[in-house]
Amino acid sequence: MTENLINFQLILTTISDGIVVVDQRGVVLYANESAERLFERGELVGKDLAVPIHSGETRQDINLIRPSGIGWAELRSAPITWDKQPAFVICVRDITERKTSDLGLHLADTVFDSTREGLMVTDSAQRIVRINPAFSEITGYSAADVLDQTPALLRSGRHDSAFYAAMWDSINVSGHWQGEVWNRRKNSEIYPQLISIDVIRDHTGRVCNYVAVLTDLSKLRSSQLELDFLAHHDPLTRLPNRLLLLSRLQHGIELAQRDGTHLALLMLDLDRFKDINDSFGHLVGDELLQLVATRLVKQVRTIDTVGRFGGDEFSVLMEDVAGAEQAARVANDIIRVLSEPYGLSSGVEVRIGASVGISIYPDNGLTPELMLQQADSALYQAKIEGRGRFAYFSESLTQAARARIDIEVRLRRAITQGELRVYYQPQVDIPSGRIVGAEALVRWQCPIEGLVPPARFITIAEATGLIGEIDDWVLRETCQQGQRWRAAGLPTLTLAVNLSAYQFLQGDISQTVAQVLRDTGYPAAFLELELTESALMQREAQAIQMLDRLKALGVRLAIDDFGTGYSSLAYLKLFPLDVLKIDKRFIDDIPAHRDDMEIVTAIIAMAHSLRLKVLAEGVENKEQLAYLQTQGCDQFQGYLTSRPVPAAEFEKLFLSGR
Ligand SMILES: Nc1nc2c(ncn2[C@@H]2O[C@@H]3COP(=O)(O)O[C@H]4[C@@H](O)[C@H](n5cnc6c(=O)[nH]c(N)nc65)O[C@@H]4COP(=O)(O)O[C@H]3[C@H]2O)c(=O)[nH]1
Repeated sequence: MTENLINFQLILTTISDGIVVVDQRGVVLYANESAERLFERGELVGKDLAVPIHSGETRQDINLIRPSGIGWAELRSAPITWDKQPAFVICVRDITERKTSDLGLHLADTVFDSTREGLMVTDSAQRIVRINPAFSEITGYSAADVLDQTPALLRSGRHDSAFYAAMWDSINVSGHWQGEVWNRRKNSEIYPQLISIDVIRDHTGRVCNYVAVLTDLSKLRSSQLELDFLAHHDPLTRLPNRLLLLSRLQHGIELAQRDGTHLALLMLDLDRFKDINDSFGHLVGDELLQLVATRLVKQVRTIDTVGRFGGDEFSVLMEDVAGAEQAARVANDIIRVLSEPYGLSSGVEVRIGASVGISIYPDNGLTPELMLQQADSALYQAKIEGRGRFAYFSESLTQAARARIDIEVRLRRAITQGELRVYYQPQVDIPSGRIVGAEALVRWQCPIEGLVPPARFITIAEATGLIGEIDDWVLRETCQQGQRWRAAGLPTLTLAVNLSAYQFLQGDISQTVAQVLRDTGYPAAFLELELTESALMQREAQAIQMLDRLKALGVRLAIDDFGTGYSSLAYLKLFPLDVLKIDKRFIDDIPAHRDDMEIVTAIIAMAHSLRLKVLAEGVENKEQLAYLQTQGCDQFQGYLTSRPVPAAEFEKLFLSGR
């Protein structure tokens, strides 16, 4: 072997590239050691490596499928002559490492650009060398704006130099810092962000870069603030909720205790809100609640807290009040402004009322819970007294509340155990002086208390829904009694029965009436149903429909207690009524008060013009009757003739009066 040949062989065995000679079919004729290491297939000579061979000189990258894993190789091949035969020499270079790091870099680039956190890389002198799109989105700065600048560009001025000094101390000592920083966007907006800074060192430990990851906290903060807000406020009106009001109440009590001042808690409930909500829908209801909230806030001082407890329940906490009277004045003003008409966006105008319950610290309650409870009881009392008014809490109110619950329990029993009675009060035709009918009035024959008048239990029955059963029973009992009288030979009397607003507006009362008339056989024309103004006013459209249905049965319809509500005579034209009953209040003052007398005269005249019969209630003396007679009033009812009496007594009265 020549020296050159020996040298070549040495070169072939020592170089790190693999050298392979293949024949034209690709079968290996020669392979050096590096090639065998690279392919990991042992002795290569005689094997087909399945590498692509081209006739010219080529260079290409191929995958190496090897037992240790997939790698990459760069192939360069050239045609040669081997043992006088055409062959190819292939130089195989392992480029797995380079390829992998190329891929890694590509991946890193993609991650860098697509991450939602802002990324900023500076060199060791803190000049910005690279940012990602999220950085621009957060800060408003483009790459051109910030390259070669220092991050001081982002400073808001909210942190002092000690803050930055501590930050750099941490970076220099531990290579890392993380914290919240207020920065300034390009549009000058200052915003909070979470910044995490890391130092990148080369293999000698020298700092070559700083990398900062920026997270914008402003959105997170605002949603956190919103969550926090919603935990303490009513979402619809944005007023404080029960939780916040109780905590302000607690705080207010502490201050009042310290300063020796008074505190008032007002609980409010909207009258007729439910009707409006039911008839116009929830959207209108919601709008109305918002309008109520606005009026309330306007009405009170800035130091007072208006809250909404849900539904149509609002509250007002008044701190440092002069005393119970000031609270009452505010309550009165609130009732007044809330009763003014509301113009809704749909063009509809609605009216509601409000009732208010008041509890005063320290006169009534000493703790928030107690004050709340007492204001609630007072509110209940206000509603019982006729709505649209306020009531204080007091010990007597508490007693009344307890008695109320007691009555409710006993009343339920009374209905099932047959303790109810119907009393009849004669209705007299004024021109002839004859009894022509009777009003049926319920009584409760209580085994403990004796005869209980309806004033003691009707409102409770209404509040609990028991009134439905009571009214049904009174109706049936009255018609049965009417039939008994007819059977006994008495002329058919007009029997008037009260229908509560509750019963009138719940379900279909006309079906019940029709059923009772069928069952008892009492002629419809002699049954008169009395409704109060407020029942008719509550849901006008529904009321008219219901009255039409009742009218179709042939019964008579009367409006009771006329003059106590808001309705005008013109309003009455809407309803198919037969009788108007003038409230006792107007009769009481005859002949003392000219005003009331004139009202009575006007009511009679106008009712007649609407072709309604007029009945005066609560006539107690002859003067009253004489006046009514001169005014052409048709009928009366009152102690002058008789108090309400049991059926047997009424019968005697009737027979004696004939
Ligand atoms: N001071 C005085 N009072 C007179 C005179 N004449 C009649 N009264 C009273 O005035 C009330 C008239 O009945 P109302 O206005 O329908 O007022 C009724 C009515 O609204 C309600 N009520 C009575 N029975 C029923 C019933 O069966 N169902 C319903 N829903 N309510 C009823 O309870 C209210 C009170 O009933 P009562 O206590 O029976 O009271 C009766 C009657 O006893 C008088 O000359 N002087």
